[in-house]
Amino acid sequence: MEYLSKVIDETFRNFNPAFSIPRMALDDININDYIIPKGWKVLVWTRAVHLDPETYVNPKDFLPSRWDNQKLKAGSFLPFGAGSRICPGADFARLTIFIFLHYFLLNYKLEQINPGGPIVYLPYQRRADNCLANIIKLQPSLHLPSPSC
Ligand code: HEM
Repeated sequence: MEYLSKVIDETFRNFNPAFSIPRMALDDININDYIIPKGWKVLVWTRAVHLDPETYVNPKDFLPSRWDNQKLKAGSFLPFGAGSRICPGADFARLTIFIFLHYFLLNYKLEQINPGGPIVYLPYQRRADNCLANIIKLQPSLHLPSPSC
């Protein structure tokens, strides 16, 4: 269970569903000597944040174990945004994904159709065939109640 949580965070880091977070400057603002004039709109490019090698060693590698002792600076992990507009559904979304994956992985086996196939990098890193796979239902396990319960 602890490991699954790391798999989910690593998936969000690599394949963030929200590719950017929009904001508007309410005043003229200076960020690293760039002036953003009042009223201008800005996109926080989460992919660049999540693949920053200064925060994440070998950022393109899918490594759930990187979350074992990961100490994050504020703003370096933004799958649900940040600040006062942070996604209010974050905990619900994470819990739903967690429960789904838990039962899915216990009860189904995935067989990749093109293992080792080519990888594409835009708009995010993924197998060119989107990891096409056969999904095989396993024998009923002790983890689910039988229909007679
Ligand atoms: C994997 C699932 C989800 C992802 C990746 C996601 C991501 C995000 C992101 C990046 C934002 C913008 C935050 C910001 O501007 O700082 C956002 C806003 C929002 N999300 Fe989600 N979200 C998810 C699921 C959900 C769910 C399940 C709900 C509701 C049950 C939800 C409701 C909202 C709402 C209402 C906002 C607007 C908040 C505001 O502007 O004040 N989201 N979400």
